[in-house]
Amino acid sequence: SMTLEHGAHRIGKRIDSKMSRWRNYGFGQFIHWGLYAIPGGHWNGEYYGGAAEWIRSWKGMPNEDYDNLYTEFDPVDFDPKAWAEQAKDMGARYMIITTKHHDGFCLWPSEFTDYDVTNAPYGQDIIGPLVEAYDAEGIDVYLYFSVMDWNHPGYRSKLETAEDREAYEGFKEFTRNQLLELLERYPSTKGLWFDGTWDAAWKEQAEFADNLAMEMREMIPGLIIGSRFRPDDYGNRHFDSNGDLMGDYEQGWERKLPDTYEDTKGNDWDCVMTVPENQWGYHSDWRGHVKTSYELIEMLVKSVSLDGNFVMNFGPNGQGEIRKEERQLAKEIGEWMHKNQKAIYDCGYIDWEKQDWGYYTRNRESGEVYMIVFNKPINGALRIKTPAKINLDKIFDLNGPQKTYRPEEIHRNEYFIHLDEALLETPKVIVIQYSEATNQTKGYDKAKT
Ligand SMILES: C[C@@H]1N[C@@H](C(=O)NCc2ccccc2)[C@H](O)[C@@H]1O
Repeated sequence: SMTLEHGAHRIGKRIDSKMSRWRNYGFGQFIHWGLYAIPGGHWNGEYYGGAAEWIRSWKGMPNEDYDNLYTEFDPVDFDPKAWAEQAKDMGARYMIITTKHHDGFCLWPSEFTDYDVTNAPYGQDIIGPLVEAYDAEGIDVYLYFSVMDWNHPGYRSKLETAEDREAYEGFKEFTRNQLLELLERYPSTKGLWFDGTWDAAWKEQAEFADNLAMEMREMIPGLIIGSRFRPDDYGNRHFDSNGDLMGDYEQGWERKLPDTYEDTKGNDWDCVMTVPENQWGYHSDWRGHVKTSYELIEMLVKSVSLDGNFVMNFGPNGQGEIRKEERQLAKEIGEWMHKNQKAIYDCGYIDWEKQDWGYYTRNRESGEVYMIVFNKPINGALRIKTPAKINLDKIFDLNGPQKTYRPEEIHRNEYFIHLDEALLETPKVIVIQYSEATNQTKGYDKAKT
């Protein structure tokens, strides 16, 4: 492997208590809110087909029109306590809020720019009340920060001229100042979710980013930062030039999920997911496929079954309201979570062979295993294949009549349990209590073929 000054500084998972808390969340809420919520994907009566938070890059909207939107930012219906309560009812255990997106508009009063909420009609800090409200509900807060900043005169996507480099030094100082300012103002934040770091200019900043990450971790010990922040000596993010994970968890699963445990490389990871195909900020006209609560619950369960966290996005509108589609999804997911959170919280991967009926999760403390059934076979027989020397001691419904199942052994380490209910209304959770056999238990001899 190569000698890197600014590559991964740790091999393998972080094992401290703050990272264990992160690892056990299971379910989080993303909130994308900012000036882009005002046009909501339209301008001059035209529909913008891209992601609403990227509307400034659309030729249908002049940059100065976008940049002046701050003069209209006055979300009179913003109610951080209501947002936090809804998140609690939904079962989210952490929340990630956009402090500054690519447009550079700051939702907190920043000392280092005038392009922030204090110069909008609203005139007050948005981030502080949100942090307070979510902390009060016991939901951990993480701050999203985009390094890309279309508003700052020193921002460059690439460094070509001496002037670019000069300007970019000022931009780097500004970026550092804003990040230290955020950690100063909101010390209860548990981590930072960085974005907008794919630019060539930023990929040259291995040393700067490394020092800044160390400085932030000194300010808040245990701070959690994903793989999207630092470039290594050769500009590689997520995984350094030796293939080792940069940062505390893999942050590459944006609007997509790993399919197998191998895809996760055994790292910690999160998946951040939009409800429509590709809208993070508020778009008033959602087109294409809008995910149902059933689909979102399956993504949540699949994420946990592969040792990841699932973060579902909300995009409040320009008045500070959460749209009815998102409120309805939060309600439906919350109803399922109220009854089945034991299969999600503090759970992760177990190396039992994946079956077609759904997913396994395992509680990292108790070792209890959960079958989350999405696809009931027509004969109602759920196949279970375990590694050798595993005894299935007790199998029963998590909810409802607490029915107990007697596994029918069909081969060595292979069983059927029989569901008798006709139709599954929602994903069904079955609990398996197992033990590792100390000595070889009796069983079929393998056929000598
Ligand atoms: C979390 C999302 N990331 C922002 C984004 O620009 N994603 C597009 C993108 C993501 C990764 C590589 C290239 C481009 C979106 O606007 C959301 O904030």
